Amino acid sequence: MNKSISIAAVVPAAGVGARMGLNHPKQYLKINDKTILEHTLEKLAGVKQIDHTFVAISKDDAYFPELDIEHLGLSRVDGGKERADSVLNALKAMSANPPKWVLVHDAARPLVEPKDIEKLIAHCLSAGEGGILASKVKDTIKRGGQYSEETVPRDQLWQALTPQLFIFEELLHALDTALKSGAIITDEASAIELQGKPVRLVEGRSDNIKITTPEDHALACFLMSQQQKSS
Ligand SMILES: Nc1ccn([C@@H]2O[C@H](COP(=O)(O)OP(=O)(O)OP(=O)(O)O)[C@@H](O)[C@H]2O)c(=O)n1
Ligand SMILES: C[C@](O)(CO)[C@H](O)COP(=O)(O)O
Repeated sequence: MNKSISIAAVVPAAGVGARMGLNHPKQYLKINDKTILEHTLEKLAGVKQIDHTFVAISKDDAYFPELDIEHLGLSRVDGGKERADSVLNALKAMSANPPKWVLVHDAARPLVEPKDIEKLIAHCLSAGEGGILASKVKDTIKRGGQYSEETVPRDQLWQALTPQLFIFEELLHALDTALKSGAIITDEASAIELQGKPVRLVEGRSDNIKITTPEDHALACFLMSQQQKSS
């Protein structure tokens, strides 16, 4: 792939899905007619501003070759030990022909609305700053273990979602630096924040859920049916 790229997408899809409690990775669970991963890749393919997609897949993943995604023209890269390692591997794989921007979206978030992705892209590219989709916390938040230690003021609290969109060179440097320092990085924004760079919070739909536990899968099946009815 040698054409210059403005926006590349990275889909970390190399997890084992331990919290789902299955004998196969959760990204291969079906929602209606397709796997979670196929749904997610199709959603990104529907966003015309994305020039190419790299999907990080575990080296011993025997499921990925079975997917019906040839038509999407993706590039497969090896996943890593943690999500951040998978993302960094994908960034390194594209460094020979680097994009200006990189958009990272969890395979486990198939319900994302393309309109929200387009909203994030429009903001970041016009403002020249990185950003993430996020949803405002709606519940009362407690800090504690077995007992509540504190009710945390929630007016400034957001749930980070994906996609997360950053300038390629900045994210490559931030992730590489953070991981070499041993920092715990659970999203791209936290690596960027460690560099003291801004992360714009762009409000997105709260039904852009990450399918993590069995009840999330049941909810996702319902939400996907609703999406398909209205599309
Ligand atoms: N080493 C890893 C770990 C996770 N992921 C991906 O990162 C996304 C979000 O991670 P998470 O929901 O935690 O998925 P898992 O790590 O598979 O789940 P668990 O923590 O329950 O094992 C998922 O699409 C997952 O496939 C990845 O690409 N590489
Ligand atoms: C990136 C993310 O989805 C933002 O909320 C989240 O941090 C992923 O966490 P996980 O533990 O890897 O699922």
